[in-house]
Amino acid sequence: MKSARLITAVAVLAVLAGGGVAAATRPTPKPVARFVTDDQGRVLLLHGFNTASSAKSTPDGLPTFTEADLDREYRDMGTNFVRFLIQWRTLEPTPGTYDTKYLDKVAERVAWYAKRGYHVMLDMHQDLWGSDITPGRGAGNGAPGWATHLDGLPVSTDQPTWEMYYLEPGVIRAFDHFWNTTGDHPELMDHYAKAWKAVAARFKDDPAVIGYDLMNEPWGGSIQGAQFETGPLATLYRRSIAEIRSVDPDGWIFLEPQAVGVNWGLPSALPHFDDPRDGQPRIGLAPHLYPLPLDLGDDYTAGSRRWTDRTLGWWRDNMLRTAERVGGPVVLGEFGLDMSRPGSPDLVKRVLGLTDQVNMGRAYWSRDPGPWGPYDDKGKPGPLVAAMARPYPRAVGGVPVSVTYDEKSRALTLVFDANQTGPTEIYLPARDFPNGGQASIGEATWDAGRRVLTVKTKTAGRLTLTITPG
Ligand SMILES: CN(C)c1ccc(C(=O)NC[C@H]2N[C@H](CO)[C@@H](O)[C@@H]2O)cc1
Repeated sequence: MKSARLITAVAVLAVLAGGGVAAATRPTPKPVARFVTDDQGRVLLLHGFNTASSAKSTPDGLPTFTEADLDREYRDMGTNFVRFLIQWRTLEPTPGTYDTKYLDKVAERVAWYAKRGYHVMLDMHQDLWGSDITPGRGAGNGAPGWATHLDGLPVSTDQPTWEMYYLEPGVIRAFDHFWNTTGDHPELMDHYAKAWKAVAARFKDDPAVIGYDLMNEPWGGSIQGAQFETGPLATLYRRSIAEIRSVDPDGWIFLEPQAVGVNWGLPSALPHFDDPRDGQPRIGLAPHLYPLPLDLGDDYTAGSRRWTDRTLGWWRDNMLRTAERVGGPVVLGEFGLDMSRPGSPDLVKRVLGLTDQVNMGRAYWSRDPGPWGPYDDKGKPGPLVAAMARPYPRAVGGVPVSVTYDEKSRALTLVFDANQTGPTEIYLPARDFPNGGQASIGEATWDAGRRVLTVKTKTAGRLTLTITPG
């Protein structure tokens, strides 16, 4: 019965998304054409985690995550990227004042990543507006109390699932005030944009911080869909871009489409945003991916697997189309599921292969211990560790065209347009590459400590580099 309901729901989604006829008749979008680059100009391909949901529950708004945890993460999975959660309520405890001690503590953790060659995207995280009004998402999450106006409308405490709190009258009113839909609190979006200015002023010269993810999973309250994304959400993004650029001319600014519908594969109406910086724009897209069949509680098996795969194709094509409009790279900010369920490791590998193919960065949700994470609450590794311990190019001396990993032959193939910006670095996990790797072209050196194969190529132009076990 559940599967029948599920398939009906996804069939409806197919009609809504045009996933049937429309997608088949629309031109296939081009892969990502713009990239985050390092100080040599090499393209960075980002592979990592969200760290961490626990930041929503701690008094100091920081994840319960240690430097030793990061060492283990690298040792086990070779990641190079983190979507690091920060909280508006902790950053701006009273209107216009910023907690510099909090920023110091964030900077301390960013330094852990910097020391290990990681790249950091700071995520201003909210779920359900803020922990002053919604239970179960931790005490330190989202908007500050002074920015929360319910007008006496209720927020129940007994919703059966956490996402249903988004429909509570008080939560919708809080968002409606923030988006100035009510017209009563035009100051709130400006506070948020200036909070970003404070963050950017602090991290603009930090080489590990590649940029800023402006708002986690935006919810329009009474305004939804294209009206929301082209209306108040675009207004917030434009104001935040202006404030960030007033102090940081170079940090990447990542924009999320609305979560509802788009997380599942529906199109986004997010418009283009001008970047006032000198030189090429640095505005990217940071969508999330949670396929509807799995969101509805089914496993990545049988019929739900086939439907999920279809929705993954819609999501890919719709996000590439949106990225063409936004004009920048795509970093998949979140994907994840209960790894104890049948089929889950296959879904993770499917998403990793999809993002490889179209040059998207990705951050798994999340690094927290537990059934969704890489380790359980006693630190025992689960199936996610093997799935995330995947060979990938960390940095490319050219413009990537595609990355493909064949698990059977253990061959990683990178097609790229070499441009002499520097050598290409490939992470090789111990399981499939116990003795490192060999390169089909160029001159390769193996760093056994970091498990990185560095390949120097002398020619420019389209190259195919295949790495196989040494
Ligand atoms: C109704 N709305 C607005 C809604 C519903 C469901 C999600 C969601 O599942 N999100 C997926 C994951 N992302 C957050 C953290 O960003 C996690 O708590 C969710 O599991 C988001 C929004």
